[in-house]
Amino acid sequence: MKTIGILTLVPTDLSDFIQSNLEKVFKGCVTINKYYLSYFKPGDIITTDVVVVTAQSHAMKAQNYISHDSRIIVLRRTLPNSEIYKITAIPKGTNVLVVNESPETTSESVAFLYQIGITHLNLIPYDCRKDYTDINIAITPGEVESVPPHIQTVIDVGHRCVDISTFVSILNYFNIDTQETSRRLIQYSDTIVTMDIGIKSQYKELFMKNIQLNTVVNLSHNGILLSDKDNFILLYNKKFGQIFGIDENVIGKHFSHVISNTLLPNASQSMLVDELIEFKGRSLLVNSSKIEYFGEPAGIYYDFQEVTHIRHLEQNLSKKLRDKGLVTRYTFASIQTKSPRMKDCINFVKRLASTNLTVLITGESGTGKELMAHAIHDASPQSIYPFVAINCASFPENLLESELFGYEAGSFTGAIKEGKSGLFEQANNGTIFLDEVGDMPLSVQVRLLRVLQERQIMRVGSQRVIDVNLRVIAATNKDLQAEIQKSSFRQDLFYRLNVLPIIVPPLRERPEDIIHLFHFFMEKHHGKKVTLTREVESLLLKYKWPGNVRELINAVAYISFIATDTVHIESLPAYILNIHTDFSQEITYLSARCDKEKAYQVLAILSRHVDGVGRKSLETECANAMVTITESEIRRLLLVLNELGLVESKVGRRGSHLTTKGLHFMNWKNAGMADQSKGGHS
Ligand SMILES: Nc1ncnc2c1ncn2[C@@H]1O[C@H](COP(=O)(O)OP(=O)(O)OP(=O)(O)O)[C@@H](O)[C@H]1O
Repeated sequence: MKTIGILTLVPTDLSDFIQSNLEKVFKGCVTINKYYLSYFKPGDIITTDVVVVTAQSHAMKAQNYISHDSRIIVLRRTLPNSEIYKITAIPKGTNVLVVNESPETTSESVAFLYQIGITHLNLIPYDCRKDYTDINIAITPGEVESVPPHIQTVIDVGHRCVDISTFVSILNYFNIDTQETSRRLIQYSDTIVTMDIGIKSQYKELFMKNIQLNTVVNLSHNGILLSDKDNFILLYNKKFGQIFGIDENVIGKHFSHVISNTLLPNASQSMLVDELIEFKGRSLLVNSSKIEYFGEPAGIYYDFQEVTHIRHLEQNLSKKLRDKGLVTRYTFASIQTKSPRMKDCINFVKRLASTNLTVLITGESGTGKELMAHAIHDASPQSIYPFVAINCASFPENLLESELFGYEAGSFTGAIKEGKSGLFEQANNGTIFLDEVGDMPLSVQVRLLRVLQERQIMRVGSQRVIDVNLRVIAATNKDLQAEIQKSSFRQDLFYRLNVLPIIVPPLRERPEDIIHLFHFFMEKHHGKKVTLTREVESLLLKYKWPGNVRELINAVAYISFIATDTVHIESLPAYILNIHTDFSQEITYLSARCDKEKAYQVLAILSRHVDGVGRKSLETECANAMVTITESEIRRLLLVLNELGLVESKVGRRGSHLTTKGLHFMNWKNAGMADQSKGGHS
C-alpha cells in the first residue's frame, strides 16, 4: 500500500487535523503516519512515498531526514464552507480585524482571505501597537487569545483544511484513479472553499464523463478494451471480461496477459480490420483503431464483436451450397503465374472483386477464364452465397432458356408438374457465371439483357416478375465485336456485359508461365519433379500453345508417362516437335536425289521400328504397302537419308534406324508441314 508522512515541527492537534483530512479521501488505500521534526535524531529518515509539509520552510529544515525517493508536497490549505458562510454574512464594507500570532502570519491570513474571494470586507491586519476601538468584529485562525478583549464578535476559522489541488497532486502521483477515491474527493470538495474553482469543476466534470463513458461502454454488446500506446490496459467493459473469462482486475496489465500473442500476433503493430479469431469456441471479429493525442500515439481502442451465431449460420449455408455444388472451386491463390502481364491482370481483377459490377472475361480457350470467375466470386462480399456456373454453348436454345430462367407448372411437354426455378433464381444474392456467352442464342440474349437492366426475371410460361440480386460474370473466347458484325451477338447486351472487361492473355504471350506451369502441373497432378533439357525448354517456349493452359496440362500428362527424371526431346509429343525446324531444304534435297515418296515410305517403316530394320525387311514391308522398290534402290535411299542425318545405318543385323532429327522430320511432315513448304510442291 502507498504511504504518506505528515511532517510538522512539534506534536499539535494540527497534524491530527491534517491526518483526518487526508483520510477522508485516502482511507483504506493509503497508510498515513505522522512525524515531528523536533523529535528527529541524526540518522533518522522518513521513507514514506509522499511527505506532506505545512510550509516550504519545514521541507528545507527536514531535508536530511527525508529519503531521496520520497516526494515532498507542500500542503495547500483552505477553509471549510461552514466558516466561510459566517464571514460572507458580514455586511459589505464592514471593518474587520484579522488576527494571527505574528505580523507575517497576519498579513498572510489577510492575503489568503482575499484569495478565497472575501473582497466585500475591509480587512485590517492586527498590529498590537494600535488601538482598534472602532472595530467590533475579528477573524482569527485559532488565535482567540490575541484578539483585543473589547471586540464583541470573534470568528475563529480554526485550522485550515487540505485543498483539493493537494489531493489531485497526490492521486496523480500515486496513479490512483478509482471510482471510490473520486467519489470521496468530490464529496470532500463540496465541504470546502477551494482556491481552484476550475480544478474542482473539472474534476467533477471528469468524474461525470467517466461515469458516462463507463455506462456507454458497458451498454455495448461488443467487448471493448482501451490500452495505452504500449498496449497496457486502461479500461475494458463487462462484455470483454465475459468473453475472455476475466475474473481479476487486469487494468495496468499488458494486453498479451489477456489475449495471447498467438491469437492476435499483429495486435500492437497494425490496426486490425475485421480480423476473425476463435477463442474457446467463440468466433470474434476484431477491429482496432489508434488513439492519438496531438498527433502522437496515445493508445489503442479494440472492439470484439461476437459472431459465433453468424458463423454457425454461415457454415450451415455454405454446407448446403457445397452439397448442391454451388460453391467456387478456385481462389486467387489457385491461379499460378510468374508472368508480369498475368500478375497485372490478377491485381486488376482483385480490385474489382469487391464490387458487384458485371464482369466480362475474354481470352482464348483454356487460358483460365473460368478460374478467374471462381476467384472473383470467392473474393467478393457475396462469397457466402451461391456461385452458379453454366456453359451457354452446351445447351440447345429452349433448354438453355428454361435452365436459366426456370419455368412455370405445365409450361411445356416434359416439364416437371410443379415448375422449376432457374439458375438466376438459384444464384440470388450470389454470382451467376455465364461461360461461352458468345454462343448464347439471340432469343436468350434478349432475356439476359432484361436481367442486366432490370434485375428481374420471368420464368418461362409466366408473367410474374421475380426480383433477383446477383452479380453476372460472363466469359467467352469469341471476338464479340466480330459476332456483333455478323449479327449473332446483340450490341446492347455487349455494352451491358462489358462493364468491367478482363482480357486473359494467351499462354504464348506469357512465356514465364510455360515452364513454371509445366513444373507446377507435373508435381501437382503426377507427383513428379523433373528436369527439362535446354532443348526441351526452348521447344516448349517456341510452341504456340493454341489450347493454352489446358493443352499444357495434357502435354504434361503425356510427358509424365513417357519421361523419367529428365525430359529429353524424344519425350515430347509430336505436335510440339513439329515446330522444331523447317525441313524444306531436306525435302528439296530428297526430291533432287531420289524418289521422294519412296523415301517417305522408308522413313515411315523405320519410325515404326525403333530397334532398327535391315534392308531385306524394308523391301518386304514396302512391297506389303504396295510400293515396289529394289534392294539397290533401298541402298541409295538409305545413303541419301544418312547424308541428311535422318537415318543412321549400321552394319550387321542392326540395320538402319531413325535419328532424332528423322523423328522430328516425320512429325513435321505428318503435321502437313511438308505440303505447305516450297520443297513439298517441287
Ligand atoms: N494460371 C493457372 N494456374 C493454375 N491452373 C490454371 C491456370 N490457368 C488455367 N488453369 C487450369 O487450366 C484449365 C483451363 O482453365 P479454364 O477452364 O479456366 O480456361 P477457360 O479460359 O475458361 O477455357 P474455355 O474458354 O475453354 O472454357 C483448368 O483446369 C484450370 O484449372
